[in-house]
Amino acid sequence: MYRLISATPSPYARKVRIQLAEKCIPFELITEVPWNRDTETPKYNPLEKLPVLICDDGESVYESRFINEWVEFKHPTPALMPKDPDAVLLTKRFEILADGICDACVLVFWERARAETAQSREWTARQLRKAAGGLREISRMLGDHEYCVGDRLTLADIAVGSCIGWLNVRMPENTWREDHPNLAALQDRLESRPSFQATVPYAQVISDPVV
Ligand SMILES: N[C@@H](CCC(=O)N[C@@H](CS(=O)(=O)O)C(=O)NCC(=O)O)C(=O)O
Repeated sequence: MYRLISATPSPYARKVRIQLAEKCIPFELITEVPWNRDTETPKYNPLEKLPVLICDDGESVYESRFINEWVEFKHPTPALMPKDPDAVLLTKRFEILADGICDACVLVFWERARAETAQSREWTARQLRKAAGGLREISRMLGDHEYCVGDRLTLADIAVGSCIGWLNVRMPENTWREDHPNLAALQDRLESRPSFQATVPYAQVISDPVV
């Protein structure tokens, strides 16, 4: 059985958890705090980041977009990546934007973890500008469609849903729901799916110093 190293708030890990659930692939969830000294993550990923999917033969797969692609190759049904090349490229564009928003907001999270006097307002503003720009572009691309790509759930919806669901946890002050009603409607549809209901993110306790 697969094992998945995950963390309770992780939007990246949630993408894999949702994908495995949508495909009814059983796995053992290993919940970690990758910054704590007792983390197992570095044993399976030299980059020391989760999620990591660990196979029965010991092979470890890391980097969430790669894990998603790997799972699509190994377990193609139900397909969460379209067949049409242009639709595949559009799906990947949504994934890149969603992950990029998370990346920028993770940097803000850690900047805010520093002493007030050590925080850079310019750096934080730059990351928030990237997140706002990414959300604006995702909203523009989604328009009034039911799904991000085509007429069914894909990895694009899973990436966007995991990203904006994480914003609720890590940046509750973010006004993305008011700014982008079409994203709010997409999120409400996605969060009604059992795969999303089973993977709602929540904050973790980081006991060891990080910054
Ligand atoms: N690009 C990576 C990002 C993964 C990532 O940043 N994971 C965090 C945990 S979380 O932010 O997803 O909760 C991590 O392991 N960080 C540890 C570290 O950066 O050393 C992916 O998509 O898998």
